[in-house]
Amino acid sequence: MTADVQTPVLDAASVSKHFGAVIALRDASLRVNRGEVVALMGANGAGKSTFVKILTGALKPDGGHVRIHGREAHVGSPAEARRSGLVPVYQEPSLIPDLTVGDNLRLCNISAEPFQHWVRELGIIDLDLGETIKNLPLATLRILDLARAIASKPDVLLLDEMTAALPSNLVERVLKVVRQQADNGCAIIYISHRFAEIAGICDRTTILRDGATVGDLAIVPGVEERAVELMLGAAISAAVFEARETRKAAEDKIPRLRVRNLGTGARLEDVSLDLHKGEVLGVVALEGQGQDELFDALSGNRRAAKGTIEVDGSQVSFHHPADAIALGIGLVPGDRAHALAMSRSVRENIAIPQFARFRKWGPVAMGDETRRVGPAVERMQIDMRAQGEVRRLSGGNQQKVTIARWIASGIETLLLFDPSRGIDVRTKRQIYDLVRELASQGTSVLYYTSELGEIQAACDRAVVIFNGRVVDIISAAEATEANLLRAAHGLGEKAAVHA
Ligand SMILES: Nc1ncnc2c1ncn2[C@@H]1O[C@H](COP(=O)(O)OP(=O)(O)OP(=O)(O)O)[C@@H](O)[C@H]1O
Repeated sequence: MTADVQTPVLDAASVSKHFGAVIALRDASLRVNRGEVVALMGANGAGKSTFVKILTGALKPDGGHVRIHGREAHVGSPAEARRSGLVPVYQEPSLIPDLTVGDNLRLCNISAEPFQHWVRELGIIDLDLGETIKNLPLATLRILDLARAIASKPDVLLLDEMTAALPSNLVERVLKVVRQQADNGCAIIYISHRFAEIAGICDRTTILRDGATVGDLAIVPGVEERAVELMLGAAISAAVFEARETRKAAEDKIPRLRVRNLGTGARLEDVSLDLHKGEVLGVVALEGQGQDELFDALSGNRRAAKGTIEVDGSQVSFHHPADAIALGIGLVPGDRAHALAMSRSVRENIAIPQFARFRKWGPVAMGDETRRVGPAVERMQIDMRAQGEVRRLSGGNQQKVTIARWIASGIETLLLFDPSRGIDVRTKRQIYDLVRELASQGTSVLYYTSELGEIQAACDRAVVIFNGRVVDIISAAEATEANLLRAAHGLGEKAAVHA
């Protein structure tokens, strides 16, 4: 897989960037050759996205050099970057929500034919170019962004957390296509927190810590521990690999949440499940099997067309998310852009649901708010250097805010939709520990994840949904990736199951 000695397609050295008092990059360097996939790794807030934005002209650096094909380059704008062959796919979709897919293509001069070819190659077969972007799920938008980037025939493709919002079947397709692109001569910079993917398709990894490049390693067996050591510093990394103790949640007669034959009319056909007090119930499904609709219905974001929801034995119906919140049910959605007030502070964002929840019972004392927000920030180790506005936080830190919000409000039922999306290895471990701790204190957690390995790390058991129905229930002990994948493809033994 390794490329010959040659002039790198892209060679960036000593790049620096600050935002006011925040130093995002101090001394970042990176080079990539034709035909190479280089993983850019680093903990949340290390500066990866800032680096990619500088390389693709979306941000201006304070210092450093960038050479493209050996020549000094000043990439002044995204359009200039594209002309030089550098094409990014950023963490958040960059399609205009109110326009159709076709209109978005026309805006950036991409022909429909190669785009549609790549959309199909990437695993989406039924895309309608007339569909409005805002009606499409996040996973589809990320695939469209990637297909658009590949269709423009880049020399360097920069992928920021490309697979983070994708279910496992689409991840497989993306990895295959990305590796093929490299084998055909494209140079690829691949930002990810997922070691398995990096081991599968990358040749090298460049590691950033606190805004500086601290290592460049070939991807060989056993490199993972060294990479974590470089990312986090030797002392912290040891804790990341500790196995968790499995605890069994008590199964009470009246579950915290009882769902029977729930359907929304679109994708979610007929789901029944019980979520007990102190239980972490995983949800596993391939793309578009009804999991988005299930979480929407349980959080009051979507009306159910059929079936029932009971909370602590009483039947409920949700007309608005506030109805669910008032009953102690909080959602961490997959798309954090929808969950956060981007121009508000971290503190305000964390305090928002408390006001929504307690408003009915009277005013909230500000002292109470401060007392709850502080520990939640600390518990999630949120990087508060850029606390003025949430939009200024790194992607991983934004995700932590969406979780911290519910910790602060002491919610009884937590609906987590892919909570570790874009989260670094240390924080992932913190999330699993946190989920276990909340469960041991009686919180019930419904946990959808696109990373199948997380089921054993965090859950007591998992329901597998296929074609809008529960097709299997698998205990944590049995929930190997192979078993989960088999069931998620509808290859389990049970046809329809009540969890
Ligand atoms: N526009 C901005 N204003 C102020 N600070 C910013 C801005 N953009 C980024 N930062 C800060 O720069 C640092 C690096 O952020 P960056 O998004 O590059 O990290 P990252 O490595 O991509 O993290 P993650 O894995 O969480 O996405 C963080 O402390 C972040 O809060």
